[in-house]
Amino acid sequence: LRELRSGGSGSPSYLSSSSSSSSSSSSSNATQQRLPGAIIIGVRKGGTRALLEMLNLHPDVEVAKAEVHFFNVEEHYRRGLAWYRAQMPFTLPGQVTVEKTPGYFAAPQVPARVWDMNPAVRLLLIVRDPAERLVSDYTQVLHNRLTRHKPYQPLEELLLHKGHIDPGYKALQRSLYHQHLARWLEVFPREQIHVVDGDALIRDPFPELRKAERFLDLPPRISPNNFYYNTTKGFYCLMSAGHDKCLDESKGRPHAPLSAEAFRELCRYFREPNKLFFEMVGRSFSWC
Ligand SMILES: Nc1ncnc2c1ncn2[C@@H]1O[C@H](COP(=O)(O)OS(=O)(=O)O)[C@@H](OP(=O)(O)O)[C@H]1O
Repeated sequence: LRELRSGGSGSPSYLSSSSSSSSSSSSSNATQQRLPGAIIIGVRKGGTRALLEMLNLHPDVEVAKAEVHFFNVEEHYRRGLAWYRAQMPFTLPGQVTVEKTPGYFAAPQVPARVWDMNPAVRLLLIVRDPAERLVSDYTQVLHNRLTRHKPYQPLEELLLHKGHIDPGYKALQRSLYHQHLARWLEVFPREQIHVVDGDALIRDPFPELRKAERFLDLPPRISPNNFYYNTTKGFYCLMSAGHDKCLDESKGRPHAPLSAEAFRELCRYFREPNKLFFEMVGRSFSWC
């Protein structure tokens, strides 16, 4: 994986020929839509949008603004790679196209499909305290239901069954990172998956971005000056060429309430799964 420069062209090798239009000449300097060289595969509510926007600060990175849901939605997948490519931004040779669809991580059919597209693709996985992630996941669903005037259940009702955590709750399952990662590791070598600490990205984005640049074999171009703390929002916002940009109001919403007792129960529940995840990735996180 460290042999990243292809044929002295200066382009990272994961931007393989399969990632560019088959009909084009590789020496062309024209912009084209190319398949992604890197994908942010999840986790849902982990900070995937923040990571994508922050990577986009790099001059050699172009991102697909919308989530494409190509590998996880059958109707999209059936449309084929030409359709997928057509969803991508235009790039120059050597630029990296990045797509993010957080739903990829937990969808069993996705790893093999991504491999079939490009076995050298770089994968970014941004994780966050799984208990916090679950509450964030619930809060998003709640918000959507409230907006559509649909009925909703309080979180505790969904989470607890007779005073115990209900393992069937979908948002809980999405926080069992070790189970989902195991499926990716059946297909991709560990070095091809870069784990980003989503809690650290919230506290101080720059160090996480520097590590991501390194993983993508990009020259260091993102700097601490690209970030400033917005006290009104309570999050870092982005600064580039004199323009500033904060993530929209769907990011960083106040979380739905959950009793301290239920939260403690949740943390207890995740203790073992978290350990398994830490072993898999070879590092630990200070989660609850
Ligand atoms: N800089 C900055 N600004 C705003 N929000 C930030 C930022 N960095 C990380 N985050 C966290 O991103 C969380 C949303 O994660 P995702 O973008 O992955 O959500 S989604 O799955 O695409 O819906 C979102 O989760 P919630 O706080 O629970 O809303 C944020 O905490």
